[in-house]
Amino acid sequence: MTAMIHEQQTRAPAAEPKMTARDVRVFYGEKQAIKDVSIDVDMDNVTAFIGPSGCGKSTFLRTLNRMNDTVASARVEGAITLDGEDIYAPSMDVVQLRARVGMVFQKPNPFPKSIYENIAYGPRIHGLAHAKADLDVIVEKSLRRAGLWDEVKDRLHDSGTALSGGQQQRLCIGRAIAVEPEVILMDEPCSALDPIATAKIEELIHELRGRYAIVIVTHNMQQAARVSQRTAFFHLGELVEYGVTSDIFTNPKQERTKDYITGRYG
Ligand SMILES: Nc1ncnc2c1ncn2[C@@H]1O[C@H](COP(=O)(O)OP(=O)(O)OP(=O)(O)O)[C@@H](O)[C@H]1O
Repeated sequence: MTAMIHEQQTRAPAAEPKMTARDVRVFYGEKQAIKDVSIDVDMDNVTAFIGPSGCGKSTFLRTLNRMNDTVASARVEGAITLDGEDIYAPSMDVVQLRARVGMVFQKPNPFPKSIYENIAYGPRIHGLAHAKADLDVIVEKSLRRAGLWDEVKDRLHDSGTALSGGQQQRLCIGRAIAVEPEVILMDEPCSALDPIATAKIEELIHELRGRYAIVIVTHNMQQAARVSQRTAFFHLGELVEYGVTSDIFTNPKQERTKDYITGRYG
């Protein structure tokens, strides 16, 4: 019975999963930050991770492209697949994985290089382009897809770091897109941006939906409601409830979810 409830709680309804996590546990040294989390994410729906500060949203997000490998004390248990393939298998090429499962961080972090180079760097090292003309095509396509082309097409050789914060974040999204990812992970991508830049990123997320599986961590419930079709509520390292975003916000099944979305704690 518990297993059945758990399944209902964590299965995204009626869509083929792109990534699956089963009984994922994450430890920092002795401290357990994630407790037996199982969840599916798919291409058709943007998935939002919400929950109070320190509940493990970022930690869990980082398990999806093995970003926690870079933290010496972190240990991940359980199973995570991408198209059915175990991403923690010893044979998995982590550099390749992080191209397939791209990541956008809280603070825009363009390379201290030109706008063009920010986009061209990844495709070049991944061997996606051999001639300059191919790279030019990828740069334009990626910047268009990131909603930035019109603003930067006349200054592609200016530094990426000279752009506004919102433009820098769209550049980082373009950089992730350039290496043809299947999944894009976003860790509070708007928290350093003003409302107008935030609205542009949210619009962009709508446009990218369906082409990539998108997972976004946000501490902003209105943002989760605006951009996602699936919401996962985390609390104290547990996935408390996962479902259709409008259900989570209007008809949560778990008491803890209800308390959080009504602002009783957070
Ligand atoms: N590198 C680390 N080393 C040790 N503990 C960590 C590390 N990163 C996170 N933690 C701990 O793991 C728990 C989950 O943190 P995490 O950052 O994943 O939560 P979060 O929900 O994303 O929080 P926030 O909304 O504040 O970013 C916290 O108790 C945090 O202190």
